[in-house]
Amino acid sequence: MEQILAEYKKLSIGVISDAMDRLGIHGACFGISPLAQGYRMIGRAFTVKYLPAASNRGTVGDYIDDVPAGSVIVLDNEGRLDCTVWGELITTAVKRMGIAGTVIYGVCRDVSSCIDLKYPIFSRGKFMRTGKDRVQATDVNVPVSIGDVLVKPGDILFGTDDGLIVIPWEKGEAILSIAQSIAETEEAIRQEVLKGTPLKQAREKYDYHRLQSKQ
Ligand SMILES: O=C([O-])CC(=O)C(=O)O
Ligand SMILES: [Mg+2]
Repeated sequence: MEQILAEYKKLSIGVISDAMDRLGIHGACFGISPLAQGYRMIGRAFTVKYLPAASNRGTVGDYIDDVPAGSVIVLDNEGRLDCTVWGELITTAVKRMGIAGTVIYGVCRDVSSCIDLKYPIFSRGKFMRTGKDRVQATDVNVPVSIGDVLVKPGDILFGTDDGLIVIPWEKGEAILSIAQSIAETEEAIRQEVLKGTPLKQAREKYDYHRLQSKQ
């Protein structure tokens, strides 16, 4: 398991996306961005489903002690932009636990402190109003969504400067081997271009325009 994550981490997220296009698997999370540049976050999903608070006065972060080290916490707050499900105090706690990062289909607050702590967070944005009393966590480790992307517990989350992708665990090896072959092809094109071969010719030689196409 560690090995496959390490292999993915060597690749650019773009070639992973191309490999998933080739296999017809949707995992690119449109509209989700890193809070800061420079993160290369990878880990397996620990999911939390949030709904608006009703009779049960909600809070944020009560599941934290159950998250295994190395996980990426995935918070599905149904895309809400008007209240948080994450902030600096939770970040301080998970940093000590060795959690790999957090993905929020929604927003977080205490952004400067979270960035200072160098903890990878990917979200729809930021806003200061708390989710306490506004949301309730209804389930952990159930399938959730990040927009139109399904995330199952244990799926691989990979996030970089280019955004976030969800790699279904059961397809992890198949996607990896195609992504590695695309990366090798791109490297061959890069070497041609560095030698002075025109880009058009180098791309044609290695069939660049079809690397991501369904075969
Ligand atoms: O209420 C929240 O969003 C959580 C929060 O500020 C923190 O963990 O510091
Ligand atoms: Mg706070």
